[in-house]
Amino acid sequence: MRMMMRSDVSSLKRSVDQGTEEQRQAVREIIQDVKNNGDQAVRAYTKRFDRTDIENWRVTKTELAEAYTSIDENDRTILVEAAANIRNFHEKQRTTSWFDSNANGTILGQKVTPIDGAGIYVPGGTAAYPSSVLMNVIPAQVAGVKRIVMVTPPNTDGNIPAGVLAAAHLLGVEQVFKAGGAQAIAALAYGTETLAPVDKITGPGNVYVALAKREVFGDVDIDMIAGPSEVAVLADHTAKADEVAADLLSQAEHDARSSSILVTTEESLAEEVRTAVYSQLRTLPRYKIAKASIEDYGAIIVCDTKAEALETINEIAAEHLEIVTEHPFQDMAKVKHSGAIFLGPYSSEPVGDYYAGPNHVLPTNGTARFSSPLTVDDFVKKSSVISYSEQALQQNGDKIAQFARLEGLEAHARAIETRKERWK
Ligand SMILES: NC(=O)c1ccc[n+]([C@@H]2O[C@H](COP(=O)([O-])OP(=O)(O)OC[C@H]3O[C@@H](n4cnc5c(N)ncnc54)[C@H](O)[C@@H]3O)[C@@H](O)[C@H]2O)c1
Ligand SMILES: N[C@H](CO)Cc1c[nH]c[nH+]1
Ligand SMILES: [Zn+2]
Repeated sequence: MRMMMRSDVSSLKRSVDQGTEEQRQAVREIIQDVKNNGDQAVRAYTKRFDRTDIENWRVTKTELAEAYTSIDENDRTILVEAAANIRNFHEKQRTTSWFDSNANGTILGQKVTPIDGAGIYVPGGTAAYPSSVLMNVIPAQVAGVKRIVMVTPPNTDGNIPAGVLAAAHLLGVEQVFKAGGAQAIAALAYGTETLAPVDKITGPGNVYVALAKREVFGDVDIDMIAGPSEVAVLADHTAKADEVAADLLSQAEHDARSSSILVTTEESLAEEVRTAVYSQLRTLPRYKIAKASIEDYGAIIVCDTKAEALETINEIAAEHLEIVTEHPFQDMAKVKHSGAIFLGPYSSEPVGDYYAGPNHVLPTNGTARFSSPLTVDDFVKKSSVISYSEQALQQNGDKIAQFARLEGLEAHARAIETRKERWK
């Protein structure tokens, strides 16, 4: 874990993974093949990359129900409670249509309509993510999306982890398909014999998933290109080194490219956290992943002043920011960029990953400078509504026609002026 000067912070800047030319080409070929050959192509790629041959890739209702009853009763209770918290939070994000009328009878407004079909990618690989099922499906449901399709890669035995299926069953998701990577994204975007295409694809995944989402964007919408997890902790003398170290490691265990950064003004805390990170590392089951991540992307930055520390935090623009200081709310006021901000010693990052309610699909790689967490708004679109009255057109028609002629668009001007016949 590198000890860094504030001046070195630019070396921590990350960018969205563009993949290699070879990977981009492979993804384009997979997408084209799925477009041409549908289910058969998906099956072939699942056999090749997930090393399992699946005849019927749609998960049955019985499989979903059995997964739900097969998991531990306490696990079920936790899923139910977390889902309720996440739903409550997202209910507050709901936007409604509005219409405004003025004295001359004009009505202007904004009509909010859910998208028809949402495709949710749930990553597979070394970890299973029932929490990502909740975080993607619930905002879509709150938005009013009628058709939600979930895809996730199967294990080599052809099954999907029970926790993932249980979460889908709890939320009433009926269309679940066993496929991952670019082939799953292509199937969602363009459809196959058994999977009707969706309008928007959300959810994180590896580089093949990210490249495929980028490739299909435009034909369908996507949420964002989410990279490996990141946490930055701003801590002062009130923070406990063991707790800070544990929080840094909580994201390091996701991926060998996850990043965990401590920013502080306290040199002694910096040393203590570094020691605690290495002593806790050894006890983790995902030791190798966490160690690689800490070695390559972990950093401790000691700043001279609180103002400098806050500037550093804004430069990093981390996916998750913990503020463990004497006055966390005051410090938060100076934070401009972060996907999610966790305040005080009890708001450890995993509180947000699983349970508190806000979404854990968040902007990574510094994109918090211009983008936001996944929200209900991601699953709706807005139509502008214009109803001009006769009086309004009489008052403003000439000005509109004049504006059209300013652009040299005569047909536009005449479309307005032809209405003058009505009040002649
Ligand atoms: N930001 C978040 O909220 C969040 C949450 C959970 C996971 N993640 C990230 O999701 C990622 C999960 O990655 P993963 O690989 O474990 O699972 P994944 O589901 O993203 O990818 C698995 C798929 O990759 C494809 N693939 C593998 N090798 C390939 C190859 N050589 N050519 C073409 N396709 C290939 C296969 O089709 C396979 O099904 C991690 O990077 C993790 O950090 C992010
Ligand atoms: N921290 C991850 C990205 O925000 C989400 C997650 C899922 N499970 C545990 N953590
Ligand atoms: Zn996490």
